[in-house]
Amino acid sequence: MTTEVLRTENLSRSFGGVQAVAGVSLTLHAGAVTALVGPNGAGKTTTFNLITGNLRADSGTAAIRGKPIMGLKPWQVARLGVARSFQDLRLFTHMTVRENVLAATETASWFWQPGGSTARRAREARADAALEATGLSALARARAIDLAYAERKFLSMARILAAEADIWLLDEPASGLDLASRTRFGQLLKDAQARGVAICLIEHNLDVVVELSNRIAFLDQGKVLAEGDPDAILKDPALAAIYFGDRPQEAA
Ligand SMILES: Nc1ncnc2c1ncn2[C@@H]1O[C@H](COP(=O)(O)OP(=O)(O)OP(=O)(O)O)[C@@H](O)[C@H]1O
Repeated sequence: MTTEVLRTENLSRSFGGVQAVAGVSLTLHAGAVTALVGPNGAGKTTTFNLITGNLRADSGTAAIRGKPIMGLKPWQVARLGVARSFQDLRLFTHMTVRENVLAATETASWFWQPGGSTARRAREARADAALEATGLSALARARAIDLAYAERKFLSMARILAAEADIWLLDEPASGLDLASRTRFGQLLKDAQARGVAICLIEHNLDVVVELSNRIAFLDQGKVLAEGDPDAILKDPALAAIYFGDRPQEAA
């Protein structure tokens, strides 16, 4: 039995004439990895933005453990246990690696933090453990801007780890990583999954999807066209045609 932790129903959002997300219903379960797969512009990142409160939905609902989250601010969603990474990483480039991770331990709003040195030490311990787990301890005092590409990707993951969230929304976290780094990244995900974290992964590399996900939701033009077992979805010739840009022409 898996525990459902996040559910969206009929989430929709358009930008001018573009229907970016058109009725997306998704569920995430504790200890499971759901890959959001689909061609460019399918609505994957917008779906994340609607869940996290970075964008307002035109319609539809989303709930975390049954608590409605529509209309909440991103920091309020974060406090309900959602950690999110961005394609462009959004690191504090002129801060150190450790400062970047420490900032991610501040899931409360910016004007309120549990005070005291005990709380501070606990946050530092979380940050240091996240640096250790992502192999970045030796770079703790380097500035983020001076990191190599893969190190920045792992710093983004360290921030996710340090947030101690139990729902992770990861936007192309493995893109551009070499095989060794991808293996290391995969282990981070497997460890989190074993701890019961619910993970939703936007990923274009289908090898990564097959290796890491339990379930795929295939999006196209803002709609979930298929959802289920990764093998079955990836073997579907109609979905493959859409994914690889060989879309059947609509009747005139
Ligand atoms: N802020 C915005 N303003 C206008 N249009 C937007 C905005 N954000 C997204 N879109 C449009 O919405 C559609 C869905 O975009 P989205 O980024 O969600 O797709 P995606 O599946 O994440 O794509 P990719 O795989 O390329 O990252 C696209 O047509 C995109 O151009």
